[in-house]
Amino acid sequence: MLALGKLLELTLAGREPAQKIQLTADGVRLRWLGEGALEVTPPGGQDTGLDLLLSAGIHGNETAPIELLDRLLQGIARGDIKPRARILFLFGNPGAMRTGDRFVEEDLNRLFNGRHECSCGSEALRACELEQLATAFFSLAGRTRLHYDLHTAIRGSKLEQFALYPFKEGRAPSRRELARLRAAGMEAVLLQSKPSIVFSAFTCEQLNAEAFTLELGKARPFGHNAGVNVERLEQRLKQIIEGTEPSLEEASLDGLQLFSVAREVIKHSEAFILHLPADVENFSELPKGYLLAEDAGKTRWIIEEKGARIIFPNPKVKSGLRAGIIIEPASEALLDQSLA
Ligand SMILES: O=C(O)CCC(=O)N[C@@H](CCC(=O)O)C(=O)O
Ligand SMILES: [Zn+2]
Repeated sequence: MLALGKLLELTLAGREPAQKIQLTADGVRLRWLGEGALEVTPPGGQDTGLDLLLSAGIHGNETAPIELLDRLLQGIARGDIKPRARILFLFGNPGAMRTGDRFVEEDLNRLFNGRHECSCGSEALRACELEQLATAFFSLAGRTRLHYDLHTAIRGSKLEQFALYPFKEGRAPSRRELARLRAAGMEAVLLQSKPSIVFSAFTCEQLNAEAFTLELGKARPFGHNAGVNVERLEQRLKQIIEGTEPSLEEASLDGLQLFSVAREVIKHSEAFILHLPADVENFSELPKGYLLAEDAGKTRWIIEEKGARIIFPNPKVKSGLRAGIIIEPASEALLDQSLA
């Protein structure tokens, strides 16, 4: 296998490859772009016109998605997977991946869309670098742009695999993309309702990519991901990469639950208290009238929405950041119905 296929190994060791460009026997070009970053270019004449950005390790302890990208890249470097799309593989936070932590100094996934300019640590520099890599990758005109930013969650989840679909002014969520996600095993999609500072929101808002954060299960250390079943996603990604994906014309949304954001719970001070047991799972229902959280200045978060559920509850985040999202069921009528 080509040495550049071992991007994960190189990244974890903090090593630079001796050769920055390598070609497979079929003429697929692998190009190392910097720490944790590798571009794949199919041979001339094979390219279907898709630019696919696959990122993982934005949170260093979320290892199942990192292992998934490692398998795909090794498959390409061995010649087993024959790409017909341009691909950018990104391991987001190498420092945190090496220590097995969510982040080193601050949460990388709260530093995009320019937010890194207000900060100066290693993650702020990395967010700026990732924005530049993604911008250069998605700079070719007339191509289809798709980004999956792969994560696993801190808690268990009643719906194990789900996507978060960034908000973009003037654009209705694409039914076609949701059908593709359903076929890839996602059980739910959360439609965001305002701009955000996460990586997928950057590529969606600034670079016009169809972009998603995908949550694939519970975060565990390297080598302990037998409980995270990514088979359907892996299979679909191979098909997307090789240009052999079954038509999405007939694809259905059956079984895919849609949610929208009712409210984001923002922690304002160290007095913030979340009234949820530590083992409450994502998508747990919250009854009307339930006192979810309290903060300084007599702020109280009381559930008013019918069918409300909670995701990503985390009272330990820094003040000013999201400490949970209250979500509610959404209707298919919100979607752009076109399958083109
Ligand atoms: O389990 C948790 O509390 C967080 C899991 C995670 O890292 N989720 C992403 C979601 C990004 C998005 O909103 O699209 C994050 O919080 O960064
Ligand atoms: Zn994450």
